[in-house]
Amino acid sequence: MKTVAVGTNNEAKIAAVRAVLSEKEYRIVSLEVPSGVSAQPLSDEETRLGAIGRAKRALEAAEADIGIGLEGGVTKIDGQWWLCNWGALADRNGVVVAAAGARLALPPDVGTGIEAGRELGDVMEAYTGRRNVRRKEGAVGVLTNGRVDRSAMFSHIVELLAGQYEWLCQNGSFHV
Ligand SMILES: O=P(O)(O)OP(=O)(O)OP(=O)(O)OC[C@H]1O[C@@H](n2cnc3c(O)ncnc32)[C@H](O)[C@@H]1O
Repeated sequence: MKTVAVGTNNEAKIAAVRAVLSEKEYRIVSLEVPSGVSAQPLSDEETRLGAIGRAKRALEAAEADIGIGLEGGVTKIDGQWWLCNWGALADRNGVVVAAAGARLALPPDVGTGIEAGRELGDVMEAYTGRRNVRRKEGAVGVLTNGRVDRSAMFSHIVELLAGQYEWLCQNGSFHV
């Protein structure tokens, strides 16, 4: 049985991996690892790098067969802040795949908090009056009126990673 290490202790991210990868096939462990980027990634590029950093560090730290990193960030498009989400999967042969998930426009008040240097999780707590948004529904859950929570959003990314990885294992690999 292969061991999959998820580089976080955030329940919403761990639940996303558990929803996609069967525990009959994989032993899933989680551990907090540094992303190697800032606590609040401020671009798609930085968020993607954070996901890759977490995947590689989780792989190494847990001596796993596969490492998965999931990273939330924000990115500015045409002067407006958007939520962005990335994931990466790394294996012991040096294969790395990455995928992006949902992007959503953030309300102007939330963008103002980001501009002031605050982390999105803290801004969302103040904005909603709810606690632990980052570990529960996420900004995506709040802004989609509960239709797509953070775990469901990340599970789509994990499906993209697992599917790409399977395809590459069958058809030859390339690196991101
Ligand atoms: O425990 P880890 O895995 O670090 O999870 P995190 O939610 O704290 O950290 P991320 O690196 O995924 O996100 C970077 C920052 O952006 C915030 N963030 C990202 N996506 C979010 C979302 O959908 N809802 C609330 N906060 C979010 C998060 O709280 C962090 O402050």
